[in-house]
Parts: sequence; structure tokens; C-alpha cells
Amino acid sequence: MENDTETLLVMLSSLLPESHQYIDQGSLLETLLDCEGNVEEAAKLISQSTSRAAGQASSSTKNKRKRHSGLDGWLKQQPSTTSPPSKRVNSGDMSTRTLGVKVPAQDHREHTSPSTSLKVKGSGKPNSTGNALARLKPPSTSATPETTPQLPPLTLGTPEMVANHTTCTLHPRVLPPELAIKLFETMLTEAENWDRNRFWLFERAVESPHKNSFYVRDMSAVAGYDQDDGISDLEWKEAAHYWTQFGAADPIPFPKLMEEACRLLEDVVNVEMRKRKQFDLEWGGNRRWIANVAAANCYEGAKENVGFHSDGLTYLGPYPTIASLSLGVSRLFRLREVIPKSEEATRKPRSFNVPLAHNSLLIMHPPTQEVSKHAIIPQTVIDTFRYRPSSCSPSTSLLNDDPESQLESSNCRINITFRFFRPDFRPLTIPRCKCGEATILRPDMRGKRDKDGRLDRYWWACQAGKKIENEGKDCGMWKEMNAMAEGRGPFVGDSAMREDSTRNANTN
Ligand SMILES: O=C(O)CCC(=O)C(=O)O
Ligand SMILES: [Fe+2]
Repeated sequence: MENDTETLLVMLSSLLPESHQYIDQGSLLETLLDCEGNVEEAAKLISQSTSRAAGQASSSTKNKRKRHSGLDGWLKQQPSTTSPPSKRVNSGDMSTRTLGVKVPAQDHREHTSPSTSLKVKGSGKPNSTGNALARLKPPSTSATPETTPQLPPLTLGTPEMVANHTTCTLHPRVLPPELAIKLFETMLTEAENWDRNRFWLFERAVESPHKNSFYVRDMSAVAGYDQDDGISDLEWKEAAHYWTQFGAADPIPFPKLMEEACRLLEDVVNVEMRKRKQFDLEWGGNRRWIANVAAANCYEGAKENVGFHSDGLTYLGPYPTIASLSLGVSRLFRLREVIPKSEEATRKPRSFNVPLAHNSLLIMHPPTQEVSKHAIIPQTVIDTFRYRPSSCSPSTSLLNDDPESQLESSNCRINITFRFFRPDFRPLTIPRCKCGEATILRPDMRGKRDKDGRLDRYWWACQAGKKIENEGKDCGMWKEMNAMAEGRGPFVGDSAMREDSTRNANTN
């Protein structure tokens, strides 16, 4: 566990519902250790253990748990597309389980609002005492036996290491240095107007531990793009609303320097993409990868962070390519595979740390979002970013006796993730749930997958429980995506997929 322990403990406490606030720090620490410092997993484990204990006292809950021992079981029994929300728990890289009490779902995030290290609004009251340690014991069904070897986290300090160990590529010094500095300065100014996402988690309103914002590109001047994708301003507004976890802000146009950077980065992405194998469900429309939106994050100081998550696929569609530019302070990006249920008994996920230096591009290639989660972890210390401001030209600095005195310092990291929102997943086409909200598209990360990381299925799920006004209540809608039947595409694998669906139709 590399994070500052105290921070992790605070983060963990902040995620626990009021009824768990009495659990002592020693027990919290033990659980954190069990979970290799993963705050969200520790919080889930505690909640699950407690609900399990509660379930033992209630035979009706126990019966329900027996009847539906997970989403698969539940689906087999209930062919309809909706599920009773109070019994369904989907928790990202934890298996989907049926519990006696409702634990708020995690990582339903579209863009930010991770499930770890959130600023909590309001404090939990201490509750009655209890046998905390007994409750903290991992569930007996805990999938990974102690004998399964656990590889320690590995730091990937070079592009070669990143390429060898992950589904990402790293491109240092990617922009001309002056452009990188100017863009950093622009985004620092922009960030003064950004906000923190606010949403409902673990029975309380929480705030994301960093600021973010959502930008939409003017595509009219972008060569090679079908100008007539028909996505209206209102739809962009809706996308921004869900991307920022029910935020009210209008999407912002790309600043000039972001546009300039985007064009250069697209070239890098396209060169990389041409070297890689494509997945059938990838977008098959444009010949070149282009970005039409950018989500930007600002992390101030060492502690601001984003917790483990995979990026919501609602508008990106399956197997997206995401180009993530880092500016300013270098921070650690942590990537960890989500192990499919069928392999839990034989292997444990390994964490990789990738230091993201100023002016580096990390490309998350497919199937990164399908098979792993990522985070920017809180750190104990960071190196201050020292740079020559763009207002100070090299010639004036030569005239100066002490050029060092002209350097500026910053403790901020700016991240810009350039993304392509697919026309076939445009806001108008996103299924609505009974709450009247757009659903979120999530991969079945723990389900079956082939050796290339190809998944079996994706789900449209209600996300209304995260809206603060809803206080965790949702309609529980949970429907499998059927890309063909929903009229989506074109896909990279169109012809192969059509043959498949015809074959299936004929054999049924
Ligand atoms: O700041 C970063 O590098 C990661 C940001 C991220 O994961 C996101 O915006 O989804
Ligand atoms: Fe992300």
C-alpha cells in the first residue's frame, strides 16, 4: 500500500454509511490491508460483511440471497428488463451480488465522481458498538484463496514498459514545449471556473476530490469528419449534464490552444491505432480517429485524486480509444485489471503505476475500459512543477542575471482526455429508465471474455440513484445492450457481426 495511510483511512471512513462509523481505525486499517489499499473495495467489503451479518438474523433476506445468488441467477429467473432496485447491487469490479440491504452502487460514473476519496458533506454520527472485527472478515465466498500469488505493484517508468504490461501506450514530450506550457497556463485559468461533481454515495452527498469540466469541439472545421452527425446543441448539453454527474453547466467550446493540441495529438493516436488489432464493436465510421469532446480535470496539491473507475461508455460506445494529456505536476496513474469471475480462483489483479509527467500523452486503447480500472492516486509528496511562463521569452531570460528567478511554480496537474462521442450513441439514442433519466452503459467486466479481452455483454443501467435529490433511490433498470437490434453502428466488425446474428437467428 503506497498511499499515505492516514489519507486512506479518512477516505475509507468517508465512504462508510453512518451506521458503520463506530468501526475502529485498527479494523479499518486491517480491511484496507486486505484490499491492498483499495479504499472502494475496503468500503464494499465492510458494507457487505455487515449486511451479511444482518442477513443471518433475517431468514427472509437469507432466502432471497439464496434464490438469487448474483445477477446471472437473477436474470435467469426474471426475463424482464428491469430489476427490483433494493436487492440489486452492482459494484464495478466487485461481483454483482444480491444483498439484504442496499449498498449504493459504485463506479456508475460517467466521467468523474469516483467511488474513492470523496469529500463528504455532513458527518456521520457514532453508532452503537458491535463486533467490528467479526464483521470485517471477508465474505466466505471471497473468491481469491490465500494461496493465489499476489504480484506487487509495478512502476512502469518507460513507454516500453507501459506497452508491455498494459493496454495503454505512453508518449512523452508529445507537444511542442511552448504549446504545452501555454495550454497549461490557459487551462489553469479555465480551471478557476470548474466545479467538483456532487452526487449521492453511501447514504450521503459527496463531492469529487478534484475539479472537472466538459468541452465540446466545433467540428465544422475538422477535415475527415462527417459534418452531418446531426447531434444538436441540446444533446451536447445533455451529454455534459450526465458526464458531470447531473451538473448544470453548459458544454464549453475548445479554447484555441486546445484545438491546436488536439490536431497534433490525433496524429499520434492514429499512428498508434494503425498498429493495433481492432475490436468488432469499435466505431467503424471514420477512417481516422478524431476527438469531438474533451473532459478536463484539475488536481491541486498531492492529495486531490480520482478513485478507481472505468470510464462510462454511454456516449463512447464499446472499446473506445481515449487520449489523455498531462500538463503540470507529475502524478501517478494507477491501472489495475479487473479479473473475470471465472479466473478469480487462479489469479489476482496486479497494479501498475505510471508516472504521468508534464506534456505526456497516455492513450487508453481498447479494451482498457472493458478490462481494467484506473485512478490518479493521492500521494504523500509531489514535485512542484517549475516552468518558464510564456510571457517570459527566451531572449529576455538571457538578459537576466538570474533566469531561475523568472520561473513560476505550480502544484497543479491538468489532465485533458480527448474522446470521440459516437454518433450512434448520441444522447437521443440512449435508453431512458423509469426515473426518466438517461441510463449508463457499462461493460460486464467480470463476465466471460476471450484472450483479447473481448467481452460478452454490456448493460444499460439506471444511474438515478447517484442524483443527490434521489438519495440513492433508483428504478433498478438493467437491460442488456443489443447493438444490432438497437440500430447502432457502423462497427469495425459489421459484416462478421451480421453473419453471426443471421446464424443465431437461423439456429433458434
Ligand atoms: O487525470 C487523469 O489522468 C485521469 C482522469 C480520468 O480518469 C478521467 O477523466 O476519467
Ligand atoms: Fe477515467
